[in-house]
Parts: sequence; structure tokens; C-alpha cells
Amino acid sequence: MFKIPFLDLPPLRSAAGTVRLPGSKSISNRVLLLAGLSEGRTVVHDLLASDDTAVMLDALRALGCGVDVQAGGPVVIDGIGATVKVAAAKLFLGNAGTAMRPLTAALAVLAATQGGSFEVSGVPRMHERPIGDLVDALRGLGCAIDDLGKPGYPPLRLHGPSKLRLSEAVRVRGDVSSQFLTALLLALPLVAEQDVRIEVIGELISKPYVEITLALLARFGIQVRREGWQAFVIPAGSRYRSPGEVFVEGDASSASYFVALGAIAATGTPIRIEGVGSESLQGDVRFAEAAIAMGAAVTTGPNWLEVKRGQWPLRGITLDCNHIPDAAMTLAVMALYADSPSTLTNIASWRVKETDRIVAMATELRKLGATVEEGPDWLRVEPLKAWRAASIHTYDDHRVAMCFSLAAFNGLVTEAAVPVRILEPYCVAKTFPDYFETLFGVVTARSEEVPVLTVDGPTASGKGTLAHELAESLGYHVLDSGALYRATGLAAERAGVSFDDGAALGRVAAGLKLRFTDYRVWLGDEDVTDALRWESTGQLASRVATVPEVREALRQLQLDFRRPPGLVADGRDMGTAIFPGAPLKVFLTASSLTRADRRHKQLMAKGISANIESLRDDLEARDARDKTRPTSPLTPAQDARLLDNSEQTIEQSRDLVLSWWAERSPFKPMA
Ligand SMILES: Nc1ncnc2c1ncn2[C@@H]1O[C@H](COP(=O)(O)OP(=O)(O)OP(=O)(O)O)[C@@H](O)[C@H]1O
Ligand SMILES: Nc1ccn([C@@H]2O[C@H](COP(=O)(O)O)[C@@H](O)[C@H]2O)c(=O)n1
Repeated sequence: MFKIPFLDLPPLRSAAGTVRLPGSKSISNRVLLLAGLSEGRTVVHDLLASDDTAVMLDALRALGCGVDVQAGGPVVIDGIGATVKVAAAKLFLGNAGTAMRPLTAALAVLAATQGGSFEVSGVPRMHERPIGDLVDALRGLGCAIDDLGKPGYPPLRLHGPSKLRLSEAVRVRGDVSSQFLTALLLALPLVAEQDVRIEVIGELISKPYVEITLALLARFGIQVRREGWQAFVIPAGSRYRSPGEVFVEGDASSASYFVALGAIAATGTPIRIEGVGSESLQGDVRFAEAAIAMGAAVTTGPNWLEVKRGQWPLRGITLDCNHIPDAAMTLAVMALYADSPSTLTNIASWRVKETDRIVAMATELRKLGATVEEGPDWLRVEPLKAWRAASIHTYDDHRVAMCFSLAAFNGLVTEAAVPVRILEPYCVAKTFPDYFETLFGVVTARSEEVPVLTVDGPTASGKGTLAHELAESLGYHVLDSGALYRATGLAAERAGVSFDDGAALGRVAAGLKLRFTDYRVWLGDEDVTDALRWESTGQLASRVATVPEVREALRQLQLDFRRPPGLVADGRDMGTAIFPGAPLKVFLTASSLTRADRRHKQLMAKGISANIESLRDDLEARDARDKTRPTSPLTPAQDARLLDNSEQTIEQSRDLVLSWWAERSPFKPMA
């Protein structure tokens, strides 16, 4: 996940490949609650790992459920079986509507029948999301609920015992959020000694989500009788029974970004989306129909979709989005690539989501240059030709962040392609923590449009340290080019190749089987992370680095590191020979005494004894060889910015370089 203040997406040009979706948020949190309320053990496979499921798991633990989260494996829940195990608890539910609403209902009826006191609260935005219709319905049933803040909004206290009026129908509004009905459907089986009838007031919105609820209730042993979409009866004697094992399907709302991606940018090989398909329980899988209406070419299987570009530009549409409220946000960004305006109607529920999504979408689309009109429950977006580089505010709303990533394909409809900045990209943690990594795995950009920041300089000046700091701040990849020369030197020595045989050394470099994994470097099957850092390996590297055949063989390998979203490359010739067009080149220096001292401390920290004087001699010899070799000598690029960090901390040089980077950015400073 990108835990950084902003992520800049360079212009993206095409897409192809396979993505595996994370588990559905709606299904994950419903399954967790059902498992928690059931008797016995439920093994949940493919559960979504995200902020919203984390708060639900914490809540279940606090209520006395057994919760065993196995890294990379299933989550095992031992339910409380409709019995209050912990009589008082304070539950913090973040911004998870799928936890707040059903837990409120379940704890209200449990407290009423068995006693107890439970407080539910969340982040400030959660305290602005209405829950009054659900509270009214529960109070009508006889539950005791105190408002701890503004009436009609969390936080709430649910307490008991109190007498429930189960013989009367429980009446709930269905036209603001279907989650209120879902909450009652999930809670009332806990107290169904007799038939319990729920009646919906007004037209029920988001029916597909209620269908998910009904299907999952059936998996846990509750067969709800439905009278159209107006009344639901939970039969007397209903009792939660664990099905033992549940598989969570992929998140259909998350699929929408990749369906759109295929429609916009997959001109050859399609985007294959695994985890949802024609047999999916989730209503948002019907987003594919809307994408087809806009011109996407879609084929489906039971649990997969394949999407390619069909008509281009896309077709503008007018669509009632009541059945796909979450995924419909993606259509608003697709509309920028259409041949005529698009109007999305019946989206009033957007106003009470993570943020007011109608305002958010209209505001951010306008920043890109789009003409947008908005009404109480609709949005009209015109196609966009003159795009502006915009910093997209994400309102702590994962879906805003994800759907605006699609704006980075603007180069497909305009000559003057612009990058897109996504502020607070980590908000995707709510449902799809690895969203951007997944996106970058299936998209391509023009190499020259991927930003590169180079850091060159003499030995032990702090290039690698600075490069990693910069890459971490910007979310970019890192190229430690010295590691390639070190690996070549090591491999040549081990193979007994003469260091005077340039052609043979070139072949060693060309045949390097080098892999970079998380903080480790592999040469074939051997972990050479430590061996590469030995001073003796540095000397070998310095010798092979003078050989033109070696430099030529390593050239393409280095260029291949230039991938979205960007690259920080450190070495000796990054700015002069490998990435001469880089928009920012830093030449980093420090006095040889300072550098020898730093290297000495570095080695001592690793338990390797060394002598400062001989270290200084070695690094000066290495610098001399690097500076005087005929091919790609160590020298600042003409347009490099010089930085002597002898008197600076790592943080000071990082911040200085980031300020240089910001100076040349098309984005305005963050508000
Ligand atoms: N201001 C500073 N900037 C960067 N590194 C510093 C600074 N002060 C101390 N150091 C330390 O200097 C040591 C050498 O840094 P680093 O290994 O990044 O250098 P390098 O230039 O990449 O070396 P090499 O040329 O061997 O690849 C590290 O232990 C680092 O923590
Ligand atoms: N772009 C580069 C990078 C490195 N070298 C040579 O490799 C030696 C080891 O590099 P480190 O940065 O890991 O110390 C270095 O002394 C150079 O001779 C290079 O030539 N070009």
C-alpha cells in the first residue's frame, strides 16, 4: 500500500493482463457477523483484509468471539451463538457502514433480550452518516437506544433488558440506505421465537445488496420469506447455524475499475478479472452491462470477466444507477472518454456514503477540466478534450481514489497528456489495500513519460540512502545500479573469468540471473544481499565497470526499471548516460573523510571491523577509477543539481531534493 501523502500517476497508455480481486467487502463483513452470531466454528476463506474488516474482527473479539487470523490463510471464527458473552463493550467501528449498521441492530436486540450495555462509535465522518431510520425502527420494536451525539447519528448506546414487541411488524425506511433493512434482517433471527415481520417504508434502494444478505442468511440457516421488496418474514424458530466453511467471492465493486480499464485501454490482450463473474452474488457485477453500453467488449465465466476495448471513444449513456450505486462512480470517470455526455440518475445514496460522493465527484472532475452538472440525485458529465494536471482530493473515500486513477489514460484522447495526482492514496485500504500495485501490474506507459529522478555521486556519499528515502516518499521504484556492477564482479570472479577479458565479462553481465525481492537480492538461487555489500565486491565492481562491454550489457537492464509510477535511480552515470532526459538529476558529494567515516560506521554496525584510513584510500582509488575511465565516467550531468551533504542529515537532504522535485511539478502545492 502507498502510505504517502500523494501518488503521482504518469500518463498511462495501455493495459493487459490478469488481476485477482480482493474479497468482497459487503460479503466479508456480513459473513463475519453471521459467523460471530452462529454457534460453532466457521472457517472463512478469501476474506478481504482491509480497514473495514479489521474493525469488524476487533468488534467480534470484544464481544467474546474466538477470532484466529492466519497469515495468508483463512480466518477462523468461533461464534457466540446468539448469547451475550460480554455484557458491556465499547466498539470503535471506524468508517465502516457495513459494521456500524448491523452491529447496532444485533447488539440492540441482544441487549433487549439478555441485558447488557454496548457503545458503538466511529471516525468523525461516521458520526455524520445517518442511522436514524434504523434507530427509529429498533426503538419501535422496543429496543433501548441512547444518542451519545447528534440524534439520528452515531455514536449510540444500546442497552437492556427491555421488552420487544415482536408481534408487530418492524417498519424501516428503505429509500435512504438498504443497509438499515440488511441490519434488521441480520439481527432479528437472534430473537425470532415467533414469525418476525419487517415492512419497508418507501421504495427500497440498492436491492442487490439485500439479495446478498438474503443469500448469506440462507447459508447460515435462515430462510427469509419475501413479499416482493416491501415485506420480509423471518420464520419462528430461526437459529443461526454455521455452514462450517465459507468462500468469499471477489469484490464486484472493485472489479469496476478493471472493467473500465479494459474498456479504455485494453486494445490487444484483454484485462482478465478473477474472483467475480456470471455466478456472482453481488449486484455490482452488473456494472459490466453499463460498461458494455458504453462500448466495452466483455466476456464472462462463472467467476471471471475478460474486458477489451470495443467502441472507441466510448459511448455516452443515461443510466438509472440505483442497482449499482458504488460501481457507478466509475462510470462518471469513463464518461470523460465518451463521444457524448453521460447522465447518471437515482444516485441520491451517494450523498450519505464515505463522503457526499455527488459533490466529491463533481468537484474533482471539474479540476481535470470537465464540464459537470449535478442535481439532488444525478450527475451529468461531458466528454473531456483539454485535460489539466489535477491533484485529486480523495475525501478519505477509497472509491474516489480508485476511480480517478482511470483519468491517467487521458493521453488516449488528447495530444497533451497530463499526469494525475491522487492525494492520500492510502484511503484505498478500506477495501483494496493493494489497488495501485495491482493497477501498475497491468498497465504500461511510454518510457519517456515515466518520471525519473537520478542520484549520482562518488562512493559512500549516501546515494543509496537518499534514493531509498526519495522513492519511499514518492512511491517510486528504486534502481541501485551499483548492485548490477557488483553482481557482475562477483559472478565473474566465481566463474574464474579473467578481468582483462572484456568480451567474457560482457557475457557474464548479459547472462546475470539477478532478481530483486523485498529487500533481498538473488543471483540465481543464492541470496547475495550481504555479499554484494562487501568492500571486496565493491572493488571487483569498480574494475568491471571500466569495461565497455559490461556497461553495454547492463544498459537495457537498467532502462527496464523505468516503470509506473516512477523511478529513483542511483549510481555513477544515471544522469549522464542511462537517463539523460531525467527531469531532475542530483549529484551528491561529501568530503572523502566524511564518506570514509560513514562507511566505517556502516561496517561497524554490521560487525565488520575496518580501518578508516584504508577505507578512505580505497574509496579514493575507486572514485579515481570511476572518474577517469573513458566510458561513462563519473561526472555531474550538465544540468545536475549539486548537493554536498557533508553537513546535512539524511532527512535534510531528502527534504531539499523533494523541494527541488516539487518545483518542477505541474501540480499546485497541497492545500
Ligand atoms: N546525510 C547523509 N545522507 C546520506 N547518507 C548518510 C548521511 N549521513 C550519514 N549517512 C550514512 O552514510 C552511509 C553510506 O550511505 P550509502 O550506502 O547510501 O552510500 P552510497 O553512496 O550509496 O554508497 P555506495 O557508493 O557504496 O553505493 C550510510 O550508512 C548512511 O546511513
Ligand atoms: N551506475 C554505476 C553504478 C556503479 N558503478 C560502479 O560500481 C561500483 C559499485 O557501485 P556502488 O554504488 O554499489 O558502490 C562503483 O564503484 C562503480 O565503479 C558504475 O560504474 N556505474
